[in-house]
Amino acid sequence: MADVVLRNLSKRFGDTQALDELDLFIRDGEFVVLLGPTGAGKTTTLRLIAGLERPDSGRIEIRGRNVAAEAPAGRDVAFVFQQYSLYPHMTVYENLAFPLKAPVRKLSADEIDRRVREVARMVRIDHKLENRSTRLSGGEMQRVAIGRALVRRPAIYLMDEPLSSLDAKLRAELRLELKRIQKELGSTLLYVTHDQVEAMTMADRIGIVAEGRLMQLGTPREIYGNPTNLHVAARLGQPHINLLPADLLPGGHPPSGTKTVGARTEHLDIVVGKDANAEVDWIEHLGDQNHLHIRAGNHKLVTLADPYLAIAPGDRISLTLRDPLYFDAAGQRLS
Ligand SMILES: Nc1ncnc2c1ncn2[C@@H]1O[C@H](COP(=O)(O)OP(=O)(O)OP(=O)(O)O)[C@@H](O)[C@H]1O
Repeated sequence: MADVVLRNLSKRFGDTQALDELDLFIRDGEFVVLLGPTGAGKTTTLRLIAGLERPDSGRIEIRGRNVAAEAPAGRDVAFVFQQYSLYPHMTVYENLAFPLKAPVRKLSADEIDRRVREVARMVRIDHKLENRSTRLSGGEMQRVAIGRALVRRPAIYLMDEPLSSLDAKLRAELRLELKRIQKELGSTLLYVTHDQVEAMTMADRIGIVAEGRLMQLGTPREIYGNPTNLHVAARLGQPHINLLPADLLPGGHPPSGTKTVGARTEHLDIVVGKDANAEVDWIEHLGDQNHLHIRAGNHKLVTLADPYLAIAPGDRISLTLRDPLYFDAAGQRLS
């Protein structure tokens, strides 16, 4: 495992500037998740590190050495794609063993067997080692794909939405397992996802990418609680952060220059029926919690509410801010 550093990395495809001087520092043993809208440059970042694309400029340092001009095989990375990409004619065992059989690795048959069985146990596929890979469910195939990367001990694992093709339950299970395995092995891992729950729960640090640049890199708590701009604030939080004009609701202390107030559920106090300044439009029942859709003046807000809160569509409520986030006209965060 190793530190991986990207410096001023740029890549253009025709008219599209996919990466624009992107900088990123992944520490040895760290799990970094890249989060960003579609087309932001996340997959391109992984492909450049893997050597599947060449950068136009910039450095890719693995263990302190610039590998930007090297062939993929020389880089010591393992890549897991969104779709399984297993060898269909091989069994699970053979798929897992394949990356270890390259002559340059010089591993004995016993060592290969030991590693395959160990990883198969980790990804919970050890009961299907003799099955053909086409005779597996989608979740099992993806476990094998992840296992096939894990049998090696590369400098860094690169994973591009490896869980996105799975159903919600399996995704939640594998999310936990992958995090556990990464901790156990002390692996360095760069992981791309659209799923903010995956990002929040698995990452040591989250990198928010937009328009080919890294906007902010920080722990999930920092990115959620202390976003540097509106774009970052809008990437995390369910329901989405409410973006409101500075003078819409009482209770805040907007610093001078405030254009927009960012209010998440924890920034909104609701009192039913007293000094009303807003109205409940409708309520989405999610089981363990409710989404309240609220109208205040000409603005719509969404916030979470306790399912036991006695409230109904049409109720008038008082809505007050509590320590929200403030942004200037350019979308930059004000303290
Ligand atoms: N081989 C290519 N040829 C042309 N354009 C490309 C190529 N690969 C990527 N792009 C463009 O570069 C930009 C960044 O793409 P990239 O796949 O890195 O985004 P992403 O953040 O991974 O998006 P998504 O979340 O949709 O996977 C996009 O505008 C994309 O259309």
